[in-house]
Amino acid sequence: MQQQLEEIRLIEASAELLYSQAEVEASLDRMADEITARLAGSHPVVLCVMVGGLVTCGKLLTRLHFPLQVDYIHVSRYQDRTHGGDIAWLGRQPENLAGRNILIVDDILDQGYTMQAIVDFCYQEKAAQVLTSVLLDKPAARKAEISPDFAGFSVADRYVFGCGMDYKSFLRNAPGIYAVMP
Ligand SMILES: O=P(O)(O)OC[C@H]1O[C@H](OP(=O)(O)OP(=O)(O)O)[C@H](O)[C@@H]1O
Ligand SMILES: Nc1nc2[nH]cnc2c(=O)[nH]1
Repeated sequence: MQQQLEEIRLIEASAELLYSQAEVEASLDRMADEITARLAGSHPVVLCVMVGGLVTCGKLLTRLHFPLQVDYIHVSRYQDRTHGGDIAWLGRQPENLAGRNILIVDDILDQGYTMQAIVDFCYQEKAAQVLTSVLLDKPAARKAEISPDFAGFSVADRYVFGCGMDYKSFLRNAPGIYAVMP
């Protein structure tokens, strides 16, 4: 553990700040306005993608001032690595999505496999409409044919952490968005 903490400390100390906490908050204000314009009146289910989507979803929720319900889905394809693998479906799966408008909220759309799988799952469950929302879009890394309906920032193809995004399961609590130095 001590060795791991030392690595985390070094990664944090050498990382490049891409977006400050203030810039993230301003971006979330804009996203919330766009989501409200599109979804207010449709009493959507906001589906938080655990674990990374936790911060983005929590911060967005208190900016959405219309009737909605909240649920979560827990999937992972990176675990403690900085490259993706197979999607692991963890824990319970959300129910009662049939006929509903769904807003999936995650931290990042990278290769896109995770979000594509969750969108497919929602439609298999007979959702009426599925929209996607991420704090970060990384279009240069995309492998699946999907783009977000709502996004905070576009980032280059670098591994990032903060605002829910981890480096080897740490640093999710960093208040800005940082890129790991190569
Ligand atoms: O677009 P993709 O290449 O599929 O990657 C995006 C996914 O990767 C991260 O999750 P991760 O698997 O690391 O799990 P976590 O949420 O627990 O960090 C992130 O939270 C997204 O859900
Ligand atoms: N923390 C983190 N998780 C990811 N999942 C997919 N891409 C990324 C990334 O750049 N950072």
